[in-house]
Amino acid sequence: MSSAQNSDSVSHLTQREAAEIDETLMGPLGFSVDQLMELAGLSVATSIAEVYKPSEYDRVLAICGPGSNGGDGLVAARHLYHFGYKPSVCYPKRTQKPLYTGLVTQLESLSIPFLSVEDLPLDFSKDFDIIVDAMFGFSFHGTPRPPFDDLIKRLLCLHGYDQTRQKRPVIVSVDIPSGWHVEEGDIGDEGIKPDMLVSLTAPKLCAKKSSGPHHFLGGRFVPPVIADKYKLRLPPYPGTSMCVRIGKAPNVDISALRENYISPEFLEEQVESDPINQFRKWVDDAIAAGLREPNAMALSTVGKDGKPSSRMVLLKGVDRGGFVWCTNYESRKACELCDNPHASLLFYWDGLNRQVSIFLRLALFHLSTLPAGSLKMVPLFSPSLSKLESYLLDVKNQTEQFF
Ligand SMILES: NC(=O)C1=CN([C@@H]2O[C@H](COP(=O)(O)OP(=O)(O)OC[C@H]3O[C@@H](n4cnc5c(N)ncnc54)[C@H](O)[C@@H]3O)[C@@H](O)[C@H]2O)[C@@H](O)CC1
Ligand SMILES: [K+]
Repeated sequence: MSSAQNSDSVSHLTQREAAEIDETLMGPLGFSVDQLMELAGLSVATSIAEVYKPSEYDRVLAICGPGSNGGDGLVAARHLYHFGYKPSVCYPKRTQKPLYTGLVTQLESLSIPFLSVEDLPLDFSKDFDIIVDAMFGFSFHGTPRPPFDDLIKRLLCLHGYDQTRQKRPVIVSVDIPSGWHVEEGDIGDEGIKPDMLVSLTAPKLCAKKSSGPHHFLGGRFVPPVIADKYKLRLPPYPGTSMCVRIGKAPNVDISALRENYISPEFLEEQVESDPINQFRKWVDDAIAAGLREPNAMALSTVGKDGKPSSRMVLLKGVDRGGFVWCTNYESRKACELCDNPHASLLFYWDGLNRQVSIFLRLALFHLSTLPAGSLKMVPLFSPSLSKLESYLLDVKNQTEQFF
């Protein structure tokens, strides 16, 4: 996902403008509230998935308020479920309109737990990885009334963990950090400090005061007529994405980057006796899993000077005789292989948590049988290698004519 422009160069709406746009969309422009809420909630879920992977942050609590902001939270919870998260929902002031009762039924049909305020732990830190704050959006006024005042206080307590360096759930606020003034922001600096703010349609003025590491825009439905009327400067959404980052991604401590790999057990007795068969099986798995370019491999060669170099190339074929790939015979890799026929291949299939490393020698004796521009490499475990060794000695002086 690409990063968007600086947050200062993006338009911010007043409370009145936000309400006006809402009315125009759902009046003369023919949208229904269900439609907009579905797209808004999907944007929230995809923004979360951009930053917080379910492998590490799967326990989500969506706290939903009585209005459309709460509806966005209910929709987001459903999408997060389908993305592989385990959401729970706290929806203490339910709205008895078919749109909202329908959203509740959809979540119940997925066995998503609904927790009352009394059921919730006083300290959210042990039970949840992500709190979706969908209590209030741009129609919020005054100070929060019960039970939301207490829920906001529990979110505030989480900031205490920042000093202790204990892990705490991240807070994702939908459109407005709940309790903040829609235009003035966090008056008195006493409100919640979301780690991620997902602005919908366009950021509201309070978003200028949000200093969390992640600010996203969602609600990819603003027609040009609205953008022109309000002179909106909004970042373009990349590709088919439902969200776009506003401002820069935070600097990340590289040493702290670590995925928890969870894979099915792989026992020795499950390994094919023929390594080529095993390799082909894993290629088939990578293709079936829909991974991008499952035939991409890092090819490492070492030149005359003893210095290694690596690059990604595409595997064009594999059989008992070896691995085939294409190259310009005058390329650096081809020249290095001419000087030193040893190489290694590395396949990495992210998503399956698998990698295969193969050590090979260039098989010049296959050149005449291959399509122009191809090279074949024989794995070092291959029985044909001894034949190759003697052949290589024979052709030692002929290599110039091949490259
Ligand atoms: N184009 C748009 O404008 C869109 C707006 N959407 C969402 O709709 C939101 C606005 O929704 P609504 O206008 O329904 O309003 P909100 O969801 O912002 O909240 C209004 C509800 O909160 C209550 N409330 C207000 N102040 C309170 C206080 N101090 N204490 C306790 N309760 C209080 C009100 O009685 C009302 O029930 C946006 O922020 C956004 O999340 C999206 O669903 C879709 C697109
Ligand atoms: K909110």
